[in-house]
Amino acid sequence: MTSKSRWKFLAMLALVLVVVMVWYSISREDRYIELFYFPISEKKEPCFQGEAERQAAKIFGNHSREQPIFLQLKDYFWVKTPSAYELPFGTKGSEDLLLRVLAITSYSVPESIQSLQCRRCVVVGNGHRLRNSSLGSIINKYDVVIRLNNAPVAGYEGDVGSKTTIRLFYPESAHFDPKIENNPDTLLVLVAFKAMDFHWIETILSDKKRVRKGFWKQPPLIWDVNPKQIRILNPFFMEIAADKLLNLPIQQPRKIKQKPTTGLLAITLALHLCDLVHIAGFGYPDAYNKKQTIHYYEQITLKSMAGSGHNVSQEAIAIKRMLEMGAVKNLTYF
Ligand SMILES: CC(=O)N[C@H]1[C@H]([C@H](O)[C@H](O)CO)O[C@](OP(=O)(O)OC[C@H]2O[C@@H](n3ccc(N)nc3=O)[C@H](O)[C@@H]2O)(C(=O)O)C[C@@H]1O
Ligand SMILES: CC(=O)N[C@@H]1[C@@H](O)[C@H](O[C@@H]2O[C@H](CO)[C@H](O)[C@H](O)[C@H]2O)[C@@H](CO)O[C@H]1O
Repeated sequence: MTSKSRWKFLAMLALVLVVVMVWYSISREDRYIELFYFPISEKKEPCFQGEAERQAAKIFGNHSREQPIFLQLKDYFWVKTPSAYELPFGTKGSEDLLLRVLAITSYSVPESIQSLQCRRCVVVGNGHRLRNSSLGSIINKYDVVIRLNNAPVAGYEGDVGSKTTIRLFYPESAHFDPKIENNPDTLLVLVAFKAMDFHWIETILSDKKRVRKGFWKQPPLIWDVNPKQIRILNPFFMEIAADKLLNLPIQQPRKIKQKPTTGLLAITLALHLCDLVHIAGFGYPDAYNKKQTIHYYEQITLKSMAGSGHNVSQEAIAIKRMLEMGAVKNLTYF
């Protein structure tokens, strides 16, 4: 081999090596991103007051910060706030039932959150990516830990932590034993999708005759909670999550009911309540991945979500956009 062709051969070899390295790093993209997004575990992330508000204004508009997080009796009893939309995007048509619920529940944001100079929040999605993540102690360090539905903590503390400041739920997603999966001061925030959801919470809290019909899955008939822990989420957040993040029509024909997932709703809420918003446990498998289990706590697949009215690929785009603009940061990979 002449020295010229030897150099050519070496250059080719180097090129092949580079191509292989690039391919390897792309094929292991999840790991790369995981490292990229992982926080420094020992230090608390610096928190800048008003940062999430600035980011939220870019996505949802400035005015959205004026909205109360929880519905208040005075807005329905004295003022009679009109709502343009029906549940789950507004309260139109459900005012009477709502009024009865607001009369027996509170709306305040607890002093422990109000008094914070800077609110560090983490929204814990129910995704399988939390399994074996060892993120528990990191999650517990946030001022506000938001959880969803009946996602358990008991037995999963190492991966998901044990602190729950806020839990969003609806009757069909309420854990049958709320005491074991929450802390005594956890705010249990009802996300109402239909008038019956208000009726359910009223019958539970006032110990009235339970109604079994009108739910797509039997909710608890006995639910051991302190009424002081209950809040009603302002449906405004559902409206803007649908409109600004997913571009969904807010007034839909009765049969097609497309809506954001509770997790996307929780991120929307966090961007309004907090100064710093991190997320963990978000992200679904690809549609062709029919065997991959979706939760960190049970063996079910994407098939279980057929007929749910969610567009998970559209939601992934919305979450990626928020990650890219720095509105939220991810503790797991995405
Ligand atoms: C059968 C069914 O209706 N499943 C729905 C379940 C179910 O009702 C509850 O778990 C209660 O059993 O609830 C949902 O969601 P689910 O309770 O599964 O998860 C809560 C939120 O975590 C995010 N998530 C979850 C799994 C995953 N692999 N990636 C994720 O990003 C999502 O943002 C999700 O919202 C819901 O309320 O949104 C959406 C699901 O469609
Ligand atoms: C009209 C009606 O009740 N539709 C039900 C959907 O609301 C429900 O979706 C579920 O509705 C919930 C609200 O009640 C949440 O949005 C949840 O994310 C979503 O999956 C599916 C579940 O399989 O069953 C249909 O019959």
